[in-house]
Amino acid sequence: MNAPLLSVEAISKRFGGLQAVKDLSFRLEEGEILGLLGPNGAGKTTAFNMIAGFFRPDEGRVLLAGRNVAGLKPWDICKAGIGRTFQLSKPFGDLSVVENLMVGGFARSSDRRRIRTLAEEIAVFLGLEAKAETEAHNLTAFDRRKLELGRALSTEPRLLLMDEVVAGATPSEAVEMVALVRRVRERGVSVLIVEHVMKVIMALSDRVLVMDRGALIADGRPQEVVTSPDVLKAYFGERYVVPRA
Ligand SMILES: Nc1ncnc2c1ncn2[C@@H]1O[C@H](COP(=O)(O)OP(=O)(O)OP(=O)(O)O)[C@@H](O)[C@H]1O
Repeated sequence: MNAPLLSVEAISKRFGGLQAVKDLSFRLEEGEILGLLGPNGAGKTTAFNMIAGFFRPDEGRVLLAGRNVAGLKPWDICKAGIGRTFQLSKPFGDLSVVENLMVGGFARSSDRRRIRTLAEEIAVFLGLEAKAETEAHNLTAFDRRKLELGRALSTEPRLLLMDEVVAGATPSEAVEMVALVRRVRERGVSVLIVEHVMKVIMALSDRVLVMDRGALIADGRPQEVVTSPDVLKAYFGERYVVPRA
């Protein structure tokens, strides 16, 4: 049997006296969209940062298609095939949309023509072709968010880690972003997505993980997970009574 695309094996991270992530294990199969939920401070971003190489796990392994990438630098993890978006999109303001989309291409190639062709294709994919030559600082907040996604795609990842892609978006923008993430998967890129907006997670995810206080408390189909008593307790506290169906 093939190794899963991503296998996270018992990773932990401590900041001083605080155990931010404890013994976290899960798998993500090729082609999957996996949602990661959890209340504030649950350890989601820390887990992301360990997978993407921004933090070295204190313990555990992160296997990408069977290869341990834990502890590699972010640049090398990107080259291995894991891309990420950030909550705050920070494009190069003075560069055009296409130029921003070219930057990541140099992770894979030094062929400027090839990189430009890919950047132009991604601009079309994002629906930003009419703004291809617009400087990024002149984009709307939502277009900047799409550009952030495109910049991650320009590194040609096998797996994309996405952090709160609809934060600050209007309802119609959120619908557009959900459609865009589905099309990311159609490009052959698997997705791990942290998102607070439940509707987005429910619409997108094949499977949902829930973290609370650094640990995984649920892993299953979206509908099962959001009605699980452990998950409801983590979000609403001990006194929450699960409503009858
Ligand atoms: N660099 C750091 N130094 C010290 N403590 C940190 C650091 N990063 C995160 N923490 C702490 O680790 C815990 C987990 O934080 P993390 O940001 O991973 O949670 P989260 O689930 O992403 O939360 P949110 O939904 O609010 O973004 C929190 O208590 C946080 O204060």
